[in-house]
Amino acid sequence: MMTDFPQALSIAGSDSSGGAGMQADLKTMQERHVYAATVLVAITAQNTLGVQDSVPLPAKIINEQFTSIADDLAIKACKTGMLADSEHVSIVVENLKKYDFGPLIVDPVMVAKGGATLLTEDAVITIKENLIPLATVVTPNIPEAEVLTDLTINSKEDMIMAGQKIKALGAKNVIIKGGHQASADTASDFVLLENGHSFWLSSKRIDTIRTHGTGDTLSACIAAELAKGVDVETAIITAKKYVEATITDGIIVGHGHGPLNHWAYRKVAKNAKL
Ligand SMILES: Nc1ncnc2c1ncn2[C@@H]1O[C@H](COP(=O)(O)OP(=O)(O)O)[C@@H](O)[C@H]1O
Ligand SMILES: Cc1ncc(COP(=O)(O)OP(=O)(O)O)c(N)n1
Repeated sequence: MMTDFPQALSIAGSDSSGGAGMQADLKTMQERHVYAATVLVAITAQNTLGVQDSVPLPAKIINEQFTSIADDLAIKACKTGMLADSEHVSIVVENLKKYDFGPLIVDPVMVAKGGATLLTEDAVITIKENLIPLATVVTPNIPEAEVLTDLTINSKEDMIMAGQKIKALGAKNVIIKGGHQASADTASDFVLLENGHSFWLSSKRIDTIRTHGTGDTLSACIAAELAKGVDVETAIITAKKYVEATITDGIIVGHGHGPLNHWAYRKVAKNAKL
């Protein structure tokens, strides 16, 4: 029997260790029963200990990937991850204006968990002025939200202010992810929706360094849910539960910031009969 699957697109960099980047997106979308296509923007030589090297791809092959996908697939939602530099952000922006890939989730990836830079400084302005205004949802972590807003974020009030500033850049919906608030007992994300409604999504903070790829996983799950036609609020709530399960039911891979258990949610869903 042939099955008609919803299709989503990841526009991102490759993480050779398979924990973050495009590989996390592919695993997440597959687990959410969404067919995943990819536009590869950059390649990193990376493991759980750090990023050893990285190289952005030539414009020609990036443009060709977009055209190949647009000519054949029926993408219903897409997300961006590592975009490397200002030139590559612009290439992606031009293609997103040219083709309709449905709702766009922008994960403004800047620095990997190990501290390596994945976006040049000059690209921040291009993201703010040209990419964020196209976004259905923007998902910065706290350090990324600080760079995007020029605010220092030390409290929940600061997260709320940052969310409002990023929405003012033209994003429809914003999530300020709270994973980097290491001193808190909970991992609390601030969500600000298009209609002005806002709320906190909190889960127990798991004491682990095996959180490589949490941000990619959250944004990929939102994109997958939107590709199925789920509304934005429900997609965000599902994504938070999905990420929580991947950290809670962890796996041991590598010697540093280890990756997530992308299939952990199967157990949660089975127990809750979801
Ligand atoms: N130690 C943790 N325990 C539970 N949830 C976490 C933990 N670290 C991050 N999260 C959750 O994972 C998601 C990604 O968060 P964050 O780490 O802030 O982003 P990024 O991976 O982009 O740096 C958020 O929903 C956050 O609340
Ligand atoms: C190729 C690539 N893209 C993105 C990241 C960062 O992903 P993120 O989900 O923010 O995960 P952390 O590594 O910060 O947990 C990456 N490392 N590599």
